Formats: sequence, structure tokens, C-alpha cells
Amino acid sequence: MPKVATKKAAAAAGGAKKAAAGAKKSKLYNMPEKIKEGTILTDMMKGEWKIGPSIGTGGFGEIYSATKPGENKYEYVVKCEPHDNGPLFVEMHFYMRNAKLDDVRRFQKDHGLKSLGMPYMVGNGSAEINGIKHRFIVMPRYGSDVAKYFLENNRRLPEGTCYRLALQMLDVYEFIHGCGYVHADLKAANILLGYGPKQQHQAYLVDFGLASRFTTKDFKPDPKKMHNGTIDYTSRDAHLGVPTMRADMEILGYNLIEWLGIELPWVRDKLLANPSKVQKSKEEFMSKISESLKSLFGSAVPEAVLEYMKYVSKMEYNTTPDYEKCRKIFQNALKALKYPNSGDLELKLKSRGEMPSTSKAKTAQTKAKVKKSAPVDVDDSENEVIDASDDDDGDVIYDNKRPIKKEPKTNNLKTTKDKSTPKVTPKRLPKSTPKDVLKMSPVTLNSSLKRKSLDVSRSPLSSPSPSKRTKLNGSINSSAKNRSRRSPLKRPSPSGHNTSSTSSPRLRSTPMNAKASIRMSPAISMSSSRSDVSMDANVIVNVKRKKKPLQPATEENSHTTSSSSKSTPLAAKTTNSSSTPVTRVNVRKVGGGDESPRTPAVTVKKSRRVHRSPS
Ligand SMILES: Nc1ncnc2c1ncn2[C@@H]1O[C@H](COP(=O)(O)OP(=O)(O)OP(=O)(O)O)[C@@H](O)[C@H]1O
Repeated sequence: MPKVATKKAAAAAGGAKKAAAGAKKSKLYNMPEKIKEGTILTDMMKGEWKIGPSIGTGGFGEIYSATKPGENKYEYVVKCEPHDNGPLFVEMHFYMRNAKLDDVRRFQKDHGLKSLGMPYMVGNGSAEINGIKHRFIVMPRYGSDVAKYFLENNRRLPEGTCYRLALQMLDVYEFIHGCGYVHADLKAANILLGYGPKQQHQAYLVDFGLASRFTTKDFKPDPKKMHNGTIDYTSRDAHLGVPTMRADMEILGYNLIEWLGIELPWVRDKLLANPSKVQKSKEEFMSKISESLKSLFGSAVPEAVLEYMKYVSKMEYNTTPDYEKCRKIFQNALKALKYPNSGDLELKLKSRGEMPSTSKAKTAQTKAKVKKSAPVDVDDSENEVIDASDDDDGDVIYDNKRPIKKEPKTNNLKTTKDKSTPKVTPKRLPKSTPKDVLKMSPVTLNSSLKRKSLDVSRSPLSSPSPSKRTKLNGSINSSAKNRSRRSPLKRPSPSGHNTSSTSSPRLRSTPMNAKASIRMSPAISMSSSRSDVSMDANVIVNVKRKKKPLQPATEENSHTTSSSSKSTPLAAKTTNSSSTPVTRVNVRKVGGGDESPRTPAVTVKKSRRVHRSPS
């Protein structure tokens, strides 16, 4: 499936080196150049990595199998993106600060865990590929993603496996939260099984491209980060742009419901094109969680889901999760099912994994769906600002003040003539043409995004395949920096949403006079022989918007219960799609139909020219 991405003229076709330099100024991301099999990349510690076949394409980069030269095991992967791209930058620095093998091992030891689904980085560096500077990280290789099985099973997983995955992800959350970060994008597509036959008992949470420091002080909605995540599972706090630990827990809960074969209300009601409506639907859902679950599962609400979601719904934005309590919930559920919490994870549905209760619930939901066919909603919405710029690592502020080695400026790339490696000539990505760009008016289009409305763009036949993507601008940690300056804002009430703005035409209805660019991405190249290949399909909508004045927040129904937010003198309305002061909206989105949802967007920030403190 091809990608769809925005692009600006500055980054237009060709001019490799020039384009790379220009990309620094542009708002666009480039797709990575293909790396030839057999290429040797040298990381900043002078470790060498031989590139094998591509095994997956993410929203922003490509993932290759890799091996140490002289070995032929390909038990690593290299994730590579153009140097200017934000997500890999974020991910790399998350790993550098928090997740080296020693950190992971220490956590395992401290918590008595035989294994932990936390990836780690074994190397990183920069390399010029076809004259364009790229960043790469090297990680252990994992196996198939859980989304593959979820889809093969007609959108469900065995119940016992759902609880085992929840338990494993809670461990990973505990690790990440312990580092002061949230993951913010847990989903089946980001959960990978271990690699190899003896590793099937453990699942790994990958993709730290949205990881950020969480908030425990004031609850301050951040319009620039609103709706970050994968819209299906984005937490209520993330809809407001606030990274919290309870948000991660909520995301897990939504996934769990879906893994059990139940369509989430905002998916069922086809609201995904409108983040504000999704947000409102989630607010309602969580505000009366027992009733909500009953309406989804019928009389067969799994006890563990009810208990877990009740717990999450009561968490404060600054609560550190009670991981042990949550673990107990799922351990008890496994006991009740007589389902072992050990051995290979069972991902294909078979008699033991089929749970009568959720089957019943799914049947009930299907019947209900026949009755209720919600109209497709392509209304206006606030999406989010993608704002990142990440050129030189040395310009980054590090919260924890740990020094980070600067990458060497050498070109760390050579190609071997290793006969053991089969020769594959990577497909070149077709160049884009101006007519691929769909222009939309920034004033009239409220950056709404709809899977189906954009489906046509994803057909490889219907579009050429440009190799450019949006670039994110901004500064890392600026939100932290600004925290002290901003007044805490209250979570607005669902009733405060204006979800049916009439001032903005719908995306589908105004394609030609709007200013956002929607482009096809290159055909995604994957090694077809592999069963654990994964890919991302994306649509990027990039809209510049006028600033609008802040309006007072409504007080009712806020699920943010902080004393600070309650006492806020300057509460501001933040979720009303027509009032949020977003200057630029940029959404990357996601396959439709049966695909697993992809991370739609990222907000990445970075401050420049700030000296790091020595450790
Ligand atoms: N360590 C790994 N081992 C094996 N496969 C991997 C590994 N990391 C990633 N992949 C594969 O590549 C796919 C994309 O990876 P990842 O999600 O990290 O990329 P991304 O560009 O951040 O994607 P997105 O942001 O769109 O979710 C994964 O779904 C997975 O199938």
C-alpha cells in the first residue's frame, strides 16, 4: 500500500543534497532513500552493521534486517530515516537516555522478571545515502506484529492472550514511566513477538517516535500536541495534548477492548475523521464506564476489562499507575480462564482461545450494528500541529542532562561484496509530479481527515509515488520550558465541543481550493517472502490555520481533577474544534478497511543552540 504525504515545493523532486539541505527549512519529511543490501553502516561507536532485506516500512522510515559483518544471522534491524525527520530523532534519544541493554536488564533484575518486552538500542549513527544524510538506529530484531494475527482472526485475539499481552505491556509501561516518559502509541501494530521459535512467549512494544516526558504538575492542554497518537486509541489526555501516565493506561484499555473483538464506539460510529468527535465520544465513554462497557459487550463484560477500565477512569492525570493492582486484575482473569501465563503467546484463535463471552458480545455488537448504520462523518476537526525540526543532535536540550555523543560527520557507509548476501536491487521510488498535490484552503478546511475519503489516494494505480513527506518543525522540550509560563488549563467538558462546525467545508467537498497538500507516497517495498512484514499507509494533511483567541473553558464534566486546574484563574477552552488556536495542522493518517491503524501524527519539538549541561 502506498503512502500519502504532503510536500512543499522546497523539497520537491530531485536535487538530492540540495533537497536535504533545503529540507531543514521546509516543513516536510522525506522518505528515506533505499539502502542497498550488503551496505555496511558504521555507527558512532564504530560498530559495523551489514544491511539485509527490508522487513517493514513505518510511517516515517524503513526497517531493514541487519547483521554484524562476518555473521549471517540478521538478528538486528536498522531503522533509517532522513536526518531531518523527527520521529526517529525522538525515538533515538529516548533509547539513548533510557533504554540501553543494561537499563533493561537492571529493571528485569529489580522486578524479578525473566523477560521484558522493552526494546533497546545497540547502535546509532548517521550515513549519507545517495547524497542525503540519514539517521539510523540499530535494535534487536523482533518477529511478527500482533496486528497481523488480530486481522487474520477477523479482528480479535484469544482472550487469554489479550490478558497476557496486557500484563506484558504493563511491565513495559512500568519501565517507561519509571524513566519519566510515556509511550503514547500502544497498538497491535506496535507490539512485536520475539524473533525466533524460542522467543514467542514475549511481546515487545516498539516505536518510541511519540514518546515524551509525562506531566505530573499542572495539567496544561497544549494545542500543538492535541490528538497526538493513533486516533482510534488516543487517550483523552492526549486529545488535549497532555502526556500522562493514565493516558498510556487508557490506550491499553481501548486496545484490550478491541483485541477482545469489540469495535470501539468511535470506530463503530465512524468518527475517526474528526478527532474532536472522537475525543467527545471517549469522554462520554469513560465518564460512565460500566454502562459503556455493558452497551458494548452486552451481559458478557469481561470482569477484568470492567475492573481495569474502572480503575483507569478514576485515575487522576498525575497518578502513578498501580501496576501491581492492574497486574492482579489480569492474573486473576487468567486464573479464572485456567489459562497459563507462560509459554508461547497464542495468537491464532482456536478452541481454548475462543472465549464464549466475547464471542457472544461480538455477535450482539454485530446485530446492533446492522440496526445502526452511522453515516460517514467527514466533518471539520482540529487535528494537530506537527512541529519538529531535528538537524543537529548537539542542539537538543536534555531534561536529564545526560551527555550524548555527537555523531561523527563521516560518511559511515560502504557496500560489501559479500557473496553470502543475496543481491537485491532496491526499487527506486518514482519521482513526484506537481499534479499529485491536492491543494486545500487553510481557511476553509479544518484539517479533517477521513480514512475512506482518502482511500483513493492510497491506490498504487491511482497515483504516482513521491518520496517526500512533511517535515515537523519546532523545539523539543519547549512545552516543558513554557510550562512555568503558562496558566494551567482545565479539561473542557464534552458539552463544550463544537463538533459540527458549519463554517468549514468538508474535506471531500473542497479538495481543489484548499491549501493542504496530499501526496502519494512511494510504493512500499517489502520483502514478500517474509510473513512478519509490516507496513504503514499514511495520509498527511497539512493545513495552516489562523490563530483564534482562547475562549473560557466550560467547567463541567472535566475528568481532570487536579487542584491546580481547579484553581486556575485563566482556564481556556481547548477542545472546541472551532476555537483552538492552532496555527498549523498536520495529520498523518492511516490505512482504512481492515488495516491496523497507524500512528497518524507526531508533534516533535526541539530547541536550538542551547548548551547542554555536562553530567
Ligand atoms: N525491531 C524490529 N524488529 C522487527 N520488525 C520491526 C522492528 N521494529 C519495527 N519493525 C517493523 O516495522 C514496522 C514499522 O516500525 P515502527 O512502527 O517502529 O515504524 P514507524 O515509522 O515509527 O511507524 P509508525 O509511526 O507509522 O507506527 C513495525 O510495525 C514492525 O513490523
